[in-house]
Amino acid sequence: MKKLINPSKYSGSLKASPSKSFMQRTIAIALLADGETILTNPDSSNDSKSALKMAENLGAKVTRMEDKIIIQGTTGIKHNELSAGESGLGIRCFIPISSLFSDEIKFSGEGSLKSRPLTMIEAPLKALGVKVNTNDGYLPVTIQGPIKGGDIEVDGSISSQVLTGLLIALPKAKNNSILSVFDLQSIPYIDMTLQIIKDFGVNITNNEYKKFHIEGKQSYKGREYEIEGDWSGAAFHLVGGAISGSIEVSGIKISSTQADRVIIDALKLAGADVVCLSDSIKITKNKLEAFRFDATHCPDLFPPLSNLAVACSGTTVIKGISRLVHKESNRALVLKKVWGELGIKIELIGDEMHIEGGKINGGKIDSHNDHRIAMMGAIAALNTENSIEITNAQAINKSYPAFFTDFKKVNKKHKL
Ligand SMILES: O=C(O)C1=C[C@@H](OP(=O)(O)O)[C@@H](O)[C@H](O)C1
Ligand SMILES: C=C(OP(=O)(O)O)C(=O)O
Repeated sequence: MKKLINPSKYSGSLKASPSKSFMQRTIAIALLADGETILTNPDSSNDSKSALKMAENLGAKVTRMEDKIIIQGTTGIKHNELSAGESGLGIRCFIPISSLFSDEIKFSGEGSLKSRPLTMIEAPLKALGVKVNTNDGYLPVTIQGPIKGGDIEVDGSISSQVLTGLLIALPKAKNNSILSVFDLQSIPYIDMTLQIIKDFGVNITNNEYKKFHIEGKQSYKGREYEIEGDWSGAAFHLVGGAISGSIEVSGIKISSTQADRVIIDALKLAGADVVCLSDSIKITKNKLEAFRFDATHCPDLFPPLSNLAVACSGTTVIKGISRLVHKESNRALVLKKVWGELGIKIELIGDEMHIEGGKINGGKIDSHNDHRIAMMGAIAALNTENSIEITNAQAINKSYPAFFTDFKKVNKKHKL
């Protein structure tokens, strides 16, 4: 799919789309919970759809309605071949969860997920008594539980997602566990995991993200649960308001555990006019200056931060590019390439991205099948002389299928 986006201004208001990170975790917990879970404000992204399908195959009864999804916890596995679609969280979280069953289960995936590493799942699962076979650290993967619980080490240096899966699964294991975690990255994502686990009635003790004490044989209790609005998708619109016109986004919580809520800090550092109201955030364009920002623990913010940096005068420095290698694309290299094609200079120096602010004429951006690059392209077009054509724009369906519809709502001139 191609999208031609004309230069224009943001104005008006939007409700944030539901968070796929919240939705996938809640689906996994509802699968393991006693009784029924009712998810309101459900997310319909491809990643969340894949999580629902995996939960159904693992025995959850799923009833999809327009404004809610009802999930009845599993009473036994139905199908032992699962696909995580393109979702990194889906595969790295559902492998530990599926190892609670004693059946052999085979996992596959699609698109970029086939080339994203899964080496980090092998050591912890094997140490917990699970048989694991990978294709040299990649998909397809076969596992056979049951996971027993125990005291193990977990490497958090590439991704936090396996730890999320272990934290959700291990309270249901037979034995108690202690996870000693080293070099944990994307730390706020673990806060989100622990918050949702607690909201479903299970306790885990966290000692500074280095040791997690987990009692076995606990039960999650099904309940009604509202999926939070997504800071990661909203970040693009908030930056859109800061660089062109204004925007009000509702449905996102300032007190959220979501990593990407810190986009507000970056917007303030750059000089945008930011007003945080009780249930919405208002951003208005202002004079923008280059800023320094550490995105090590919120790596998904790099694409919208690059939009903001390009609109600033001076050179913005964003730290944490080592975290971008294993995303849907090698995002630091892709950002350098696509912005370079639009005449913007990016240098990758050590762990930092240096972005020179400047004017964009227009042109083409290929999403590289990465949803966040496609959304970045649309926001880039707000400030161009001529239009931008985005190719492979359908990539947005991975996290935010309504992105272009929402974009049009606050962008009156835009013709889709
Ligand atoms: O747990 C999650 O929901 C996620 C964790 C992060 O991944 P890493 O932990 O691999 O950095 C993030 O980049 C990803 O989009 C979603
Ligand atoms: C990297 C992402 O997700 P995941 O790792 O879950 O595929 C993302 O949404 O940008």
